[in-house]
Amino acid sequence: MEFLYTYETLKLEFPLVEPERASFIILGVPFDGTTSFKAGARFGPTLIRQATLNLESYILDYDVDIAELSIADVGDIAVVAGDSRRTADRVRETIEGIKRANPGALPILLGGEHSQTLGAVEALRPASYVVFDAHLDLRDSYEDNPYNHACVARRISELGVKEAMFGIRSGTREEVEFAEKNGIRWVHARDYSFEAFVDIVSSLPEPVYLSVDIDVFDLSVVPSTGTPEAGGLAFWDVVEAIEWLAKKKRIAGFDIMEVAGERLGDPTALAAAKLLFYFIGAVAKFSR
Ligand SMILES: N=C(N)NCCCCNCCCN
Ligand SMILES: [Mn+2]
Ligand SMILES: [Mn+2]
Repeated sequence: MEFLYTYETLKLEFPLVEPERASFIILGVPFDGTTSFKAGARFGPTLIRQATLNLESYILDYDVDIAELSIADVGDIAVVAGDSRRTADRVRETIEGIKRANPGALPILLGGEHSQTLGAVEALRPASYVVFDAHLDLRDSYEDNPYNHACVARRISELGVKEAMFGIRSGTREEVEFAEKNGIRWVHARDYSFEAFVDIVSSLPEPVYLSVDIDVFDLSVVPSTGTPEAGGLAFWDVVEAIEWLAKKKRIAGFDIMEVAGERLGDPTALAAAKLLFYFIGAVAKFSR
């Protein structure tokens, strides 16, 4: 299956299937044109794929070997340099094409900066958006661009999608007021608990799009990301939430965003690769 805007990249190590037959379809978007502090997320998709080469495909605590699952990788989006909206259009068109060819597939987007999640949500039209992030991402515009990575949750809210955010520890007063006014639930990182997550997400309509901005983890775990913040969540906090979602909600799509880095084996990419394997394994093991 060919798409207008994708090109072949480094592949995952284990056998992959054709996208038409896959349960999970991976797509990278190497775009970091609006990152505001540290660039490098353009290398995220390749760094994450490289980091998977370090990992066992067998997930011990699930007794699931993801090498035995039906996974496709359609490569990376050919980005429009400096244009986050047009690149997100390409993400949208590619995921729409994936769903036309294989309606049952679960698309997984590897970023690249968070602005590109908008393209995936526009394509999949979930009822709810659940995001783990250090940042509210509810700015109406940032650095004169309404499609800046700091605005993605605002644009998604404007689509009428219900939103819930966890691990938050950065934002502006205007963003907090917007969230309050628009019924957007968010939990500060210092108040996060699995119980708080379940309490909020239980009532969200399905299907759910799950987005993980890698900066939700503490900067000691993920130093290579565009806007790192101290005081983040632990890796297993997010895995536990993913397992609950896989058991209780239909998941429309998933992404891991804002992974930057310069070198093979970057800790941020390693954390992202492990999370990718746990997501795929949890859906395979627990989903209804
Ligand atoms: N969603 C995000 N990653 N937001 C980051 C926005 C920019 C925060 N720096 C503001 C610095 C002011 N001195
Ligand atoms: Mn963030
Ligand atoms: Mn974000």
